[in-house]
Amino acid sequence: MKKIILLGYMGCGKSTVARELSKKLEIPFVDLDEFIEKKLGLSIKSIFAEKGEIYFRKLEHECFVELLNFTEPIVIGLGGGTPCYANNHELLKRDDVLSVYLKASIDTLVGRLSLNKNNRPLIANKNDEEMKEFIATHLFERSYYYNQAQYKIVVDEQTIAQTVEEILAILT
Ligand SMILES: Nc1ncnc2c1ncn2[C@@H]1O[C@H](COP(=O)(O)OP(=O)(O)OP(=O)(O)O)[C@@H](O)[C@H]1O
Ligand SMILES: O=C(O)C1=C[C@@H](O)[C@@H](O)[C@H](O)C1
Ligand SMILES: [Mg+2]
Repeated sequence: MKKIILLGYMGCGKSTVARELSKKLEIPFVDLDEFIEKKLGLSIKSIFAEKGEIYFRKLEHECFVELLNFTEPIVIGLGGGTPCYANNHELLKRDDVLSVYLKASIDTLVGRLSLNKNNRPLIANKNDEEMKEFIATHLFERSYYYNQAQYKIVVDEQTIAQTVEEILAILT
């Protein structure tokens, strides 16, 4: 079985969908952000604060490659920015992976992220209005990279279960 990679902007549902998908497929789920946090013994927030974003992006690339080299099937939930740095988007096209972009609209993302932004250093200190502006610009800049995924699912009107079913349908 190919490794399954979920990608998309912060809050699009990568971790939530990946967790459910891994249960259905009975294969492990590895969240890249959590993998990095365990490796360094530091939260993503602390890595950004203490070592800076460039350091984080290099580490993120190394950890992504390390996960791709696992021999067993896994579901990988990427960080929101992973495809946009270090040519990681090229890795989404490999034959041994199935990559899926979970595409959420600006309004969906603002709605979800405003409730839970403290551990997301890029948006932690923005109010709702600033966040909307930031996400709109950021999504525009990032969409080229996200669209390098092999498949795309628009998640705005979907339940988590529906998104999981769509991915299972791609696999069959
Ligand atoms: N289809 C959905 N419908 C409603 N809420 C959802 C849906 N998918 C995810 N959520 C909610 O949106 C929030 C963000 O989801 P999640 O943490 O999985 O996103 P993420 O893409 O992993 O974000 P990050 O890149 O910051 O880790 C969670 O509170 C989750 O419960
Ligand atoms: O969108 C981003 O650039 C990020 C998303 C998160 O998953 C973390 O990887 C980190 O906060 C950076
Ligand atoms: Mg996540």
